[in-house]
Amino acid sequence: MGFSLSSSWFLHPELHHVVSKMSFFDSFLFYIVHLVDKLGLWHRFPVLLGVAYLGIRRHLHQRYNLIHVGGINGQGYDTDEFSYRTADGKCNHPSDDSIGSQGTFIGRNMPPCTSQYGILDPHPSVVATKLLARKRFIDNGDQFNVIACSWIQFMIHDWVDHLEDTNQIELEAPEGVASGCPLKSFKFFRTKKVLSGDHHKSGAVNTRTPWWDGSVIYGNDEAGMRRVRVFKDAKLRISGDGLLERDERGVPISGDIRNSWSGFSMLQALFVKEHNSVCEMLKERYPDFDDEKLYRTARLVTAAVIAKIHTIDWTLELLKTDTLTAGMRINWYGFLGKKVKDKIGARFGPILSGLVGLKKPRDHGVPYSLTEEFVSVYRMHCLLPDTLILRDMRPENVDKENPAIEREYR
Ligand code: HEM
Repeated sequence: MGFSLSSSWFLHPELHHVVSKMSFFDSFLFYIVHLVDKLGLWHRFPVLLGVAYLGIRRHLHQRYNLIHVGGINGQGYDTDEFSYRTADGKCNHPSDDSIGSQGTFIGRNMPPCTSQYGILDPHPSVVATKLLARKRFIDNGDQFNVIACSWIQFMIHDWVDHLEDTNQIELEAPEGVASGCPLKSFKFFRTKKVLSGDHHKSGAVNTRTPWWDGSVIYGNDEAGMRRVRVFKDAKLRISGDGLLERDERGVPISGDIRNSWSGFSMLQALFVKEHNSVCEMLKERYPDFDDEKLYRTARLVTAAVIAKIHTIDWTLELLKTDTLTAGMRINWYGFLGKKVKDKIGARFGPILSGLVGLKKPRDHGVPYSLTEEFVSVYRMHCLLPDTLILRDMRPENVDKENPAIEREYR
């Protein structure tokens, strides 16, 4: 259907079949963005042109790069009954109760690789050494410090984790790759292949709820939710020193505690406190709300605060350009801007009033899930510094200019 500029210097051969499926107009748009990408230009565009470029990318992405994996096996339900975040993410999409729940398939933006070398092309050691390895830690703390690194892990643990097989496997790194690394082999659990019952044959499932529902502090299922709740005044468990409570084995008690460390745990404690103070505020205003109603309302508020911080604070720091600032604010408030949205709400659809607060989900004909590619780009382990320095910040000890170092973790 689409028109073709087939020379391979311009278009990688693997992209030909993608373009050939596009409408004439869309393939024209594709060639424009592809040219801009080849020239490395978009971030130098004036803001409006840059926003138009991002808009075209999003249009193509929504039309050609949302690939559902697995069937839709849920049922309809009474949406009025479930106007809150459920423990396992069920009943949060009006057309089907299972969409976005724990244990659903992770989608895709591209079909699985068709190369005869499978995941060995490009070879993982090339990816590890050329793409992912950090040659030198560049401290750009003014823009993007270790708290920002903790934040993105905090978000990942709200959204997505591949279910793993129980057999541990060990990979020995080739000599050239392992030479600079104290570990000569890597042990890990392989992603579990689950039969998908569709033309993909198999896929991976998400052990977390992919909704932006604060499951990182609230848990991903009924048991997780019960573990963190006090069941009085809708509060979540937090210890007297303002940090997370720990169980008898010393393991922190929170919604998701996998790969925990101080930066991540600190954000969990902070948002438990946020939830608890929202509960207090709501209880004062609505004294007849019971524990359950208070909990549900406070969770909606806290999850929305988390989503807002990520969209129009964190992401703007990460991708610090005027075009990104405009793009992310348009996502949230629409072209009409914050003042108009604050006054009249999300009345004029996603472009004018932003994506937040729409009456119906816009999932472009594909049931909502996060995707394999989304997870890959968020494997931002190289944001972690080699050494974490803990300083003594107790008021009586603080040397404000240079607080004493308590411990260093390597
Ligand atoms: C001390 C901190 C961290 C530790 C110990 C840690 C450890 C791990 C481990 C063991 C896995 C699973 C093994 C694997 O699939 O490779 C994993 C997966 C992952 N980590 Fe981290 N990580 C940390 C920080 C971060 C940070 C800062 C990010 C930034 C976004 C991040 C993003 C991810 C992602 C996206 C995955 C894949 C999840 C999936 O399989 O669906 N991690 N991490």
